[in-house]
Amino acid sequence: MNSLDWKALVTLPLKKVAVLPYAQVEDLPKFSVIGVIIALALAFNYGLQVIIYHQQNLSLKEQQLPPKYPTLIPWLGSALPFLLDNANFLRTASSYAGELASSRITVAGKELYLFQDRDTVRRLWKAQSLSSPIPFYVHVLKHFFGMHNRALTTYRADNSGASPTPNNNSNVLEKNRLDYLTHEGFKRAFTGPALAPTARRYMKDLARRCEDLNVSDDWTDMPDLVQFFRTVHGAALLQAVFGPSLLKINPDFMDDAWKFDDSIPWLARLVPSFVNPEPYRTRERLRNQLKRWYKYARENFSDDCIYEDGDGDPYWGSELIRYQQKKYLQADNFDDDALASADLALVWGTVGNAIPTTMLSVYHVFKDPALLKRVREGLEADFGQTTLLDIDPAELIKSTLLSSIQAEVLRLYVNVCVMVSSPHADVSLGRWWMPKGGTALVSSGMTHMDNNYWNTRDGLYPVRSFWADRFVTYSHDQSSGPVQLAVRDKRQSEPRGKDGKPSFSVQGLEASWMPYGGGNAICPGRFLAKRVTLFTIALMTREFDIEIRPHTLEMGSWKFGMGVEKPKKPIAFRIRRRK
Ligand code: HEM
Repeated sequence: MNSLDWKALVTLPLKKVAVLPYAQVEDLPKFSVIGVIIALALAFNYGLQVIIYHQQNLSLKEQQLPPKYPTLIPWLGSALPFLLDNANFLRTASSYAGELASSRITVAGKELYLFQDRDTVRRLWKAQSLSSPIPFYVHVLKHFFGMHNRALTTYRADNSGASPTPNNNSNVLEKNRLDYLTHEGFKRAFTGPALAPTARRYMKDLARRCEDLNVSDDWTDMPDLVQFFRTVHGAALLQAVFGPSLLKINPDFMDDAWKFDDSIPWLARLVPSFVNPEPYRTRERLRNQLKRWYKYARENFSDDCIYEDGDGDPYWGSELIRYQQKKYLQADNFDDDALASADLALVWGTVGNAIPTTMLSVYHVFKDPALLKRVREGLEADFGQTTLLDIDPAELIKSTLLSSIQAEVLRLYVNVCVMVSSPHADVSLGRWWMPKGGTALVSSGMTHMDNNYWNTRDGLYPVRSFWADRFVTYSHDQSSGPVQLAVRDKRQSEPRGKDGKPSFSVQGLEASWMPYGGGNAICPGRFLAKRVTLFTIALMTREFDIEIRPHTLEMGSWKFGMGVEKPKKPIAFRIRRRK
């Protein structure tokens, strides 16, 4: 096209445009003119999208695609705010007229459904056709945990689903059904017969580590509660799943695991190693330590080392790890290198959220002397002089007050974005639907802070504050319980404590309280997490006095919806053994 043609096509119509009344369009360089045209086209397109967005939100028709969230730049869509200001962006894109809502966003050419309104989320968790978003798993295994491409091709090819019976049309070999094999292992380990022995191993090891602490009945100053829990409680939990050998032959493993946890936001943002090499170095160190451990465990393990509990052993640590060694290494393209990435993911899943939420539960108990007194008196009433290790975790988790404290900490601090997809069928969600192949994201952080939902005792305990009793229901007090009276689900029966005692329940809150995600892919470690937190509160309050030094707790905001944020500043405290 020559320059004359350009003028004919581009500049002449622009002369009539009112926004440039005084501009001599011919005088402008060609690129400016093209720029103006593009800007106007984008602005027009944006305006149109805004109108349609409002129309769709106000429409009462059922079974619609969720409204498309307006964006200025077509392919890029909301990529920049999504990556750079994730929490705020999600909050804006999934609310409408002050209420949680659902929408559709575009991020670098990929369409994502954001489901946040309670009715839709409730239906979403029940949808049977939803399955693991394999492309998302592949992304995470590659970019967070460094799995090599050969093993990822086996993952990508797995269209057989997570159920024991493979999906119709799938001809993936049994040994390559990674989705199913992975979930089956987790289910057995954390929700089946291995739950009790794993919880017991945590209790025993934590008690031993606390016994060994260099703390007397005189006060000892400590610089940071986070660091204290990471070192002592983190190691106990890791050891409950992975056994003592991993830490014995790799004394820096725990430290590196927490450095890795701090690095996750960099990896999530795909910041390359030449910009920030440290996350990649830490990850490599951890993967190498895992491979060294495999070698050691293979040389030393035999079946007769398995503990009496039928699950643990001193080398591999648990049936889950022995199972993964067998199953993963049979799959095509898997080797120790790939396995080390899968195990790193499990290390992170095991301690990454359970330890910070346990620390925060203990923190809130010790910070409030009246609450500490109630916790100690409650434990005394329930277990009297029973020694700590004789406490049955299945009984401990029935404690209403302790359960409420943990649930409230999870509500207040856990911010996770859960991904689900439906590769084989459309999903009907009442007002909205998600077409086959769609991927959806649900964020816990937003529903956890919904001012219109949680009971605040008329503003006395705002949603952004910790209230130990938020999840406690007193049968004689209509205004108690986690949910505001006006929005309670009338079909849901109120939890009732025995003999008029207060009670705890999260039944009916699935679409609002979701620290563990929901539906088929809900966190398999949630039962273990509750045992870990409640036992730790029991141990710390029985054995120690802790005084938190005056400070203001401020959490970071960098973790990108991947769990609990780290406090911005160290939490100094002093500790002594109780006489
Ligand atoms: C307070 C503590 C915890 C929180 C808030 C938490 C949260 C979550 C969330 C949100 C997911 C993703 C669910 C989804 O994609 O729908 C998840 C997955 C997972 N969690 Fe947890 N978790 C916790 C503790 C644990 C513990 C203690 C373990 C293991 C001992 C564990 C093991 C896992 C595993 C293996 C997965 C992956 C499951 C899968 O791929 O299907 N979690 N967790």
